[in-house]
Amino acid sequence: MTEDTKQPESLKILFADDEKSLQKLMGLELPRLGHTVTVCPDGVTAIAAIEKEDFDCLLVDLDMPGKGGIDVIKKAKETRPDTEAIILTGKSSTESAIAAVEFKVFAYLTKPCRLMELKTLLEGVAKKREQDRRIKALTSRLDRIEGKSKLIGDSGAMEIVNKMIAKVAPSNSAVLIRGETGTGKELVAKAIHDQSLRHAQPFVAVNCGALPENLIESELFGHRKGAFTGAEETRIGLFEVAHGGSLFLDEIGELPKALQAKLLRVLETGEIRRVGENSSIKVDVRIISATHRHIEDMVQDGDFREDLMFRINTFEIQLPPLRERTEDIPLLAEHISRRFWPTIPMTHTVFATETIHALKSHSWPGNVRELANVVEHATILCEELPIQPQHLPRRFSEQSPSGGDRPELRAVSGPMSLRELEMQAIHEALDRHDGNKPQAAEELGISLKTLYNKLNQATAGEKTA
Ligand SMILES: Nc1ncnc2c1ncn2[C@@H]1O[C@H](COP(=O)(O)OP(=O)(O)OP(=O)(O)O)[C@@H](O)[C@H]1O
Repeated sequence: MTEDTKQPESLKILFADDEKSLQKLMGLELPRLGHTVTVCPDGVTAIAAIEKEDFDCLLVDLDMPGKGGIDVIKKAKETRPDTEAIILTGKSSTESAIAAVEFKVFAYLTKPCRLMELKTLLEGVAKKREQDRRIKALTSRLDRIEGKSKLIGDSGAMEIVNKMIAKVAPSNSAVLIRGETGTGKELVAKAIHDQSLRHAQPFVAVNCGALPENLIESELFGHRKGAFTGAEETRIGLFEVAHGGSLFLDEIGELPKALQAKLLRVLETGEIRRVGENSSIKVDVRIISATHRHIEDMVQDGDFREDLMFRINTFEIQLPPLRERTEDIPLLAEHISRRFWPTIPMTHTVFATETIHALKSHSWPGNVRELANVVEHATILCEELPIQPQHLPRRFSEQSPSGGDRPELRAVSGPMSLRELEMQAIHEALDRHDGNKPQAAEELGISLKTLYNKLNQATAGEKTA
């Protein structure tokens, strides 16, 4: 059955209204629309019904003797917050509008309501429930793929990081996370959010370096329809999406100067203004930022606003590079390998001792992200555990015996895959530019977005090497 021809989901509806004619009508018509219905003559009966069983959707009159529609909705949301509610009302009132916001009421219908209108609304409820379920399924899939925000590593350095996360998470303070590329800055940001009181609200991540300059403002603050060429619809920005939760501003050092001023204003007033809009909207968002740049130097050079630096940097967490905590490599490598092989029993040895030795001797300019790519490469090549050094990418067998550093491009003797050459060139460019991705991308002649994609993707070249 295609999306279009699919029957809408049958809903379990509670209908409560003191009008006898409506009770009779709904008792007949709602089952005809494919739903099951419990009809209640007043709010008290409706609350008693909710105490006995769960409903997908409430269809309640606002004014009923004894307990009104809002009491019924309140009761249902206490036990099952995902219950949808439609309010029936003689006339739209301030009371119903407030309830609509407070209890996230799906809609309110003004009496006398037309059956067609109700049918469409109930289809909307069914569709929303299906979308919510899909989002939940996707979120749990994503959690499985990415792992929760669990930071692996029991080195002294990571212990300090974990303690700092636990301390700062419950506050609302702005946090600045510093560290080289791939050290886990986003994971730390997510851990702060997950351990905060905002954990049930959205965590929204935006990479300030990967967005074209002309789009950042509308991406962050939204825009009004027609605000600029191409703005065909009014769109909310990421600040509004993150309302109640946390906004992670990755690579904040890449934010253009004009946007720095606008961001500062938002952080000071707690209000955003969509592009092309005259009025402001209040938002409640905790800011977590990250950078691999030395922001103080940028301030000195006039590239970053000092006032913004102080604003985003109430609390600072410095992430150590992987080469400074090589004792974490065995745990990390094993943890990452289980992302690809979730069924390996915990008792199995995944990496041979020599493989761990080779991994520990590497300098890891791409840090944990590079390690994840290497482990993925090995899990593809290895047919029988444990993973041996020959399952690692070629650059590991070509390392000089004395050191763990990557060989210079010119020094490589054996053949390398195009992908390996490409990754090596990327890492070397990043090294030369002190981890600065925009500069590395410029030197390599690729867009910043492409650079991010290449760093993030498990590569086809490595998979087939
Ligand atoms: N301590 C850790 N434990 C488990 N996984 C980690 C850890 N640190 C990093 N990772 C993994 O390494 C990868 C890169 O991490 P992340 O994206 O958080 O790094 P980043 O510092 O934000 O990188 P960039 O500066 O390039 O944005 C992710 O797959 C992440 O899950």
